[in-house]
Amino acid sequence: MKNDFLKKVQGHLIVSCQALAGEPLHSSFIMSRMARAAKQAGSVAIRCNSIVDIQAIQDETHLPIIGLNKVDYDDSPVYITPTMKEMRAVASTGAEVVACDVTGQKRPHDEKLADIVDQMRQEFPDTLLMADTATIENVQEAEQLGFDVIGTTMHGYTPDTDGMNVADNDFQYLKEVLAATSKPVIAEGKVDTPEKASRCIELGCHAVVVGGAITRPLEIAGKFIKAVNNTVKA
Ligand SMILES: CC(=O)N[C@H](C=O)[C@@H](O)[C@H](O)[C@H](O)COP(=O)(O)O
Repeated sequence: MKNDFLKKVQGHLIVSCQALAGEPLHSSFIMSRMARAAKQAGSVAIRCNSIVDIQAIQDETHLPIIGLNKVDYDDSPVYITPTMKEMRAVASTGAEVVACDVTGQKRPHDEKLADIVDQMRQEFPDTLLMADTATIENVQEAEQLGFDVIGTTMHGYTPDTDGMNVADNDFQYLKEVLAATSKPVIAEGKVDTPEKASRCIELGCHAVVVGGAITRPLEIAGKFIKAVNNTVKA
């Protein structure tokens, strides 16, 4: 039986707490405190990257987790939980959901997504699988492969969708995703204001993930600095 993550997050905000190596807040301790702040504010779940961050955030918050493991391989552009090895490691933390790339691009070692899904179902039958998609074709593939939840995470981050934004034209792309699938949709990627997050729920998303606009101070401060520096004094 699958876990009750979907019931817990329905209609709610999920905060993504991530800082890669090279980012100012790269630290499992700091991410666990970010997650504590998110929980205090009312976040019902946390999305996070890497085994150590997942464990630190579980210990700190006891909230349901969408876990992923970003790893770069030389032979593939896919980096969000790209192979069975990372899928297994994330699921082994007890994360309720494992998220992985579903962009139709070649995976490392030519692993096939269908094989990964089959293997995950055998080894972790109560773990949900979230598809981080970029296009409607990806959404259809995810549904066909039996993913439990569809994310818009990669829209704007693949060669086909470079520069696109899920919020453009009052979330036109998100509306198309919702029309293309009967699976629960989690809006994710560049949702950077409370109004946009609210609109995702209004349009019919199951939940919405917000990351950088809450947990990446470099990004947040940069917006303020740019606005102030571009201001001409009256
Ligand atoms: C494309 C990619 O690698 N996205 C990652 C996926 O987990 C994260 O870096 C994002 O922060 C996350 O998707 C939330 O999005 P935003 O930070 O824009 O609210």
